[in-house]
Amino acid sequence: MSEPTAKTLPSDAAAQTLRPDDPGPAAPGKDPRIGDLLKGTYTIERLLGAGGMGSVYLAQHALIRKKVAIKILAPEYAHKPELKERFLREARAAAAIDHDGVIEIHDFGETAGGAAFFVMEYLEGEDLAAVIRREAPLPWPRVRDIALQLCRALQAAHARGIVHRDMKPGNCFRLDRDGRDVIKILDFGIAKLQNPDEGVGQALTRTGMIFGTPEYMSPEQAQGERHDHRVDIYAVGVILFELLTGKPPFIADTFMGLLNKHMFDAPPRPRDVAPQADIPAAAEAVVLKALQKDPDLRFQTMDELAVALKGVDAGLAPELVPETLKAKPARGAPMQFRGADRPSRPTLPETTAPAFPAPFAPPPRRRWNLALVAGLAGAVLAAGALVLFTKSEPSDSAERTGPKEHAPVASSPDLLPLPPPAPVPTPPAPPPAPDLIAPAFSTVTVRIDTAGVAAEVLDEHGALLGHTADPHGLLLPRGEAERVLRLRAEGRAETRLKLVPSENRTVAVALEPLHPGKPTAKKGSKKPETRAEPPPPPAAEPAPKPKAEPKPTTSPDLISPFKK
Ligand SMILES: Nc1ncnc2c1ncn2[C@@H]1O[C@H](COP(=O)(O)OP(=O)(O)OP(=O)(O)O)[C@@H](O)[C@H]1O
Repeated sequence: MSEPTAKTLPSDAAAQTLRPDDPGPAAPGKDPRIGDLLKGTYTIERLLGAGGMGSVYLAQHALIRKKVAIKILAPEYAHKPELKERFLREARAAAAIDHDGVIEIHDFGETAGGAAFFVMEYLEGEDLAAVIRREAPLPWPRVRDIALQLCRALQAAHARGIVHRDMKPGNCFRLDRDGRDVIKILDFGIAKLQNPDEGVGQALTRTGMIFGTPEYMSPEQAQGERHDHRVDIYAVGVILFELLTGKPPFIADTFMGLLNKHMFDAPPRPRDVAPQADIPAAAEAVVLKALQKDPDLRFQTMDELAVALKGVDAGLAPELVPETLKAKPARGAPMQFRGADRPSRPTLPETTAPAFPAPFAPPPRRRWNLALVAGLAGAVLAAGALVLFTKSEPSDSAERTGPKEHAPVASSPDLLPLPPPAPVPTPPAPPPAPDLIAPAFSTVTVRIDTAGVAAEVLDEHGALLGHTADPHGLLLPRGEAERVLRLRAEGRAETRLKLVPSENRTVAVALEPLHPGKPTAKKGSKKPETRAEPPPPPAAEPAPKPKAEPKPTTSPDLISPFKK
């Protein structure tokens, strides 16, 4: 089978997702839909762009004059029920997530000609691919804020059993809100819904079918194997890599070449790719952990990734488990991933230098196996795989210098000298259920109203969880056990807040001034009462006098590479 090559792509092709029967670019000339009135309500004004399944138009709500974006299924698909269903699934998936970080869906219907459409919020901005082209490498604080928004939105999707499966910069829209990046995730066209009644879902998840965009495709997805929400974690790792360095970790001239690299090659270190970019060592470790080949060795949830991103500024780096990558195998044989237990961490002398002073050392041999026992082309043939992507790599890829081949490693012994941190429970990742159903990780949003006083929110161990000023609130793993949050603000006594994160809630907490004589609260503002919805109301109490600051630990995987 001859491989499709990048030469077959349009010269300006950004990373695009291909689906079966892609209609290709829209015909030139005036678009006959301009001026149409859909559902007697939406007047189509102009074409915003065309994608794999249809075209997106700017339209105006006739009554309230609000701008909206309408995606209309390409006419050639109108009478293909499976494609129509898939198209509407995109709308349903995004609507089901109902999160600020995900495109909002307002309405849906059919044109007079029978083409399905759905109406979404109109986003005035640009996608992250444009930001990367123009500005990358981006500075770490900006990357962190963008990535945290992606984590929140995807955690909300995963909590509802929805896996995006096509995360890429082109599907992340950036809005500029007073100079701040606000990110919305688009295009749930190949998302997997948890509901098995979604018949198309089954068709979309047969073993051997490959979906997504090669640059951002996890090894297990590239392999056409069953996969779960952790493919989104891998893809966010690729996006982070690109934001930080300006380049994706893997570049190849052919699609198969790209997939091969995702499956068999260790990613280069971001700081080698962009030495000028001042990437924190701990940020590099976060990216590499997200890019581990074995999904069991990645962050297991978007929340876990978010915790690691927040830990970077505190000098915390995640543990990277060495991966021994097998040589590219001969074609034809069956292919599978096999993860193994994490190796126990050796305890090294305390005198070890700070993390990442030297390149990653070769991994200990055969600590675990990543057994990939066949060439992709052979395996794809053997599995009868239907490859549902084909256009992706910009045609300039051949001119770009690919990253150097690196030793197949993903670990630094310098990260290992600390004694194992106290175990802190992280949400367990259920094993992938049959047919790729995402485990329902559950989180709650807690908003803490401190009457305008900006405070940091720390966990019991002193790890930063967020800020009370964050309009999104704090995302905590849902649970019935009481948590203690520490609120810290300048000029205020540290206050402990006890709550059970069993449901979304807003809590009002008065942060007492350190010097009670000096009024710092706004004049006339009443001392807020602790306000919590049942069950058990949280209790706020002044913290005991701070003792020696405990070593921040946020997850068993986060250990400080830096000596304090
Ligand atoms: N809600 C929206 N507001 C503004 N522009 C949008 C909106 N949704 C999509 N677009 C723009 O419309 C164009 C087509 O989007 P669409 O999702 O159909 O395809 P795509 O993501 O470019 O391609 P593919 O889905 O094949 O990867 C893109 O340029 C996208 O940025």
